[in-house]
Amino acid sequence: MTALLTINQLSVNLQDKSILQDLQLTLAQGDILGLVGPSGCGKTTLLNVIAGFIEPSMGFINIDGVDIVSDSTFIAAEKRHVGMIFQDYALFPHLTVRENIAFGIAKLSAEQQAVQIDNLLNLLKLSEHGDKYIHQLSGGQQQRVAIARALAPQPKLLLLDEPFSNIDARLRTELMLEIRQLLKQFNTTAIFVTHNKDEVFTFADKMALMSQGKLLQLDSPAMICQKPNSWQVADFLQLGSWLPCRILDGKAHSALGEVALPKNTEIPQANHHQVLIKPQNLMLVSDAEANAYVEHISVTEQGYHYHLASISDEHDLHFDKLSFYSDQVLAIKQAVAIKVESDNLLLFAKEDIV
Ligand SMILES: Nc1ncnc2c1ncn2[C@@H]1O[C@H](COP(=O)(O)OP(=O)(O)OP(=O)(O)O)[C@@H](O)[C@H]1O
Repeated sequence: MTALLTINQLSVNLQDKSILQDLQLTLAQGDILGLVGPSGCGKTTLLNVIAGFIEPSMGFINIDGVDIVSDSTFIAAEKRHVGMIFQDYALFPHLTVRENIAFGIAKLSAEQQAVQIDNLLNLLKLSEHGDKYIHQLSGGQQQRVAIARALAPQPKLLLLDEPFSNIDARLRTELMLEIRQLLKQFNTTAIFVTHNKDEVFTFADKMALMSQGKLLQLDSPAMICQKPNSWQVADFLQLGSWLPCRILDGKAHSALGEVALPKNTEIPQANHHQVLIKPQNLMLVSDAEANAYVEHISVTEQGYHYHLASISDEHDLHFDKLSFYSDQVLAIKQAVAIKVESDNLLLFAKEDIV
């Protein structure tokens, strides 16, 4: 499969501050990438660099075989064939829906414009709204106009910065699936920024996780959730909670007893280690000595959600936010005996959570 987008060794400094560092990324034609990461990690900056609004201090960007950024090249934003949809859509309030969509295809004849606009209005279920002004539309309809306007010039790459954050939660999934289908129909390659990992599952084929200007992992969302490559990835995606452990003779000892690790588990070089525990890995046992107590309780669709803290006074094994769901009613401070029920746990180095 040929790459539609290739980014290599991309670094960005803004006002003497390093914002992106040595980033590499490749997308095939038609890939939809969900870009996630903590606030301020550089997601919007990356979109702006790809779109051509920010000049990187170093690096290479190639779109569909054309170098748009290299040592000797910097192609201007309007010549990159990249469409961008901003969080607030940035639609023109003084223009109608049709006029907004026509904005990027002014070079076409009036007839060609009309055909293309009719086609997009039809695909985006906006046919009845072509002559309306933006303020006469709902948030979801405005979102569709923004998509239509961005798609009209047939960009090679579409960038969307938190496109769904202003949409009513009930409509969001429906709209995301509709737009995904549309992008697939056009075979458009797209990168969208979100704070919501569930949106990545609904909308994207791939997920990239950034932290502090670096790309930590890029893969299918399922693979990242199955095999996060660092504790930062697992922690940001809230894939479970953390059980500190001590590694002795290849075995993990925790405040809940010995924990089985899969055969051939690599032990990361670190002073301290921790195991990623999914709530379903924990079981209440009735005939054992208490090893934890209930620190916090909330009620959720999956039953009571408890945060458990360790009873052990061994400092390096202490935990206080082990997530556990149960239908059983427990009281705050109640002591419980908990067992780890899995032989397929992931082991990570333990660092301060940033
Ligand atoms: N023009 C600028 N000059 C200097 N620093 C900037 C500029 N634009 C962004 N930054 C800084 O770059 C860093 C990354 O910002 P960016 O907006 O790319 O992050 P983000 O991951 O999109 O954040 P959020 O999720 O909160 O939108 C932040 O520390 C921000 O303060």
